[in-house]
Amino acid sequence: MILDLDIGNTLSKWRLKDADSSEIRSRGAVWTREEWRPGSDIPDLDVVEAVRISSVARKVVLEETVTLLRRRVGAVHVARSTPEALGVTNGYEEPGRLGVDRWMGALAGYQLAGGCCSVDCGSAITVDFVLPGGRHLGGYILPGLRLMKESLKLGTRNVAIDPDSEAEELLVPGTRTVEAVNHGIYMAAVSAVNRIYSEVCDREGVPLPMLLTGGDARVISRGIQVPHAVWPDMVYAGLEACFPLTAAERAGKLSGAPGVPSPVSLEKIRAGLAFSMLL
Ligand SMILES: Nc1ncnc2c1ncn2[C@@H]1O[C@H](COP(=O)(O)OP(=O)(O)O)[C@@H](O)[C@H]1O
Ligand SMILES: CC(C)(COP(=O)(O)O)[C@@H](O)C(=O)NCCC(=O)O
Ligand SMILES: [K+]
Repeated sequence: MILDLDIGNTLSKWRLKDADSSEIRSRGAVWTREEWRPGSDIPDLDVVEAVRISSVARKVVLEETVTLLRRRVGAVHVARSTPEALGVTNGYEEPGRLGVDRWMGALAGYQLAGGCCSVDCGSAITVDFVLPGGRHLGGYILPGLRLMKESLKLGTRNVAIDPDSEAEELLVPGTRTVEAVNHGIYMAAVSAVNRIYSEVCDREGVPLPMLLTGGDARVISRGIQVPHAVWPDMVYAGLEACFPLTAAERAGKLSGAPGVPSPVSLEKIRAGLAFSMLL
């Protein structure tokens, strides 16, 4: 079995993948922490022959995790942001400083779709762009839904947006504090992603397929106006592409990959931007 870990600032996600069949056997998530309990937080390590890790948590979390795993598992692969990988050139002035989850998402998106806009809706919402040809432009970082809500300190933190809410319900004026806050932060997040996408496609002169991942991807997706796909395993797919271990991975098959959304025309994107400026 292969153990894949995607350690975010809030949640540490894991999944177990069968090295022979490439099937996902189980998955889970725990709050990000320094100490793991194999057999309860993560699967029993006796069945694990290799581990792949993407981590953006504090340094000590990764260090402790790697120390534990190296004692028990033969191969431990830790992803890093590099100046270039798999045909993509990292747009950061200091490539190593780009969050490795963003780098994994951008690499996976490029493998799947060629040029792309990859959006990760977690503790932070990040929006990254890779042009056809592989130039990563850099991107945008804004607080995620939960962080935005907590920053208001209005006592609404424990009332989360229902992930099944429809965008129409979330975009109307709230008539209670919880609702006003939830609708406000939702509007902030989806307007930002919609606008960022249009501005960058306009600037670069190319409509790009958009891919969404992260804990809030499903709910954010409902407020996104352009064609896009939700890809829950996008960060894991970056790990698969960087460290292919199974026959399917070596053949370039990324697990859980959605169909590539066809972007609308550049003319439409530009017309939408022009319209929003007139208002
Ligand atoms: N069951 C859940 N538990 C915690 N957070 C959740 C849950 N469902 C959705 N979320 C949202 O997902 C975010 C965490 O998403 P995730 O992509 O795992 O973030 P990160 O990678 O930063 O840890 C939370 O900030 C919250 O807004
Ligand atoms: C921006 C992030 C905090 C997002 O992390 P997440 O929401 O997935 O926990 C992470 O990618 C990170 O720590 N990045 C380093 C800074 C940068 O990318 O510029
Ligand atoms: K994120």
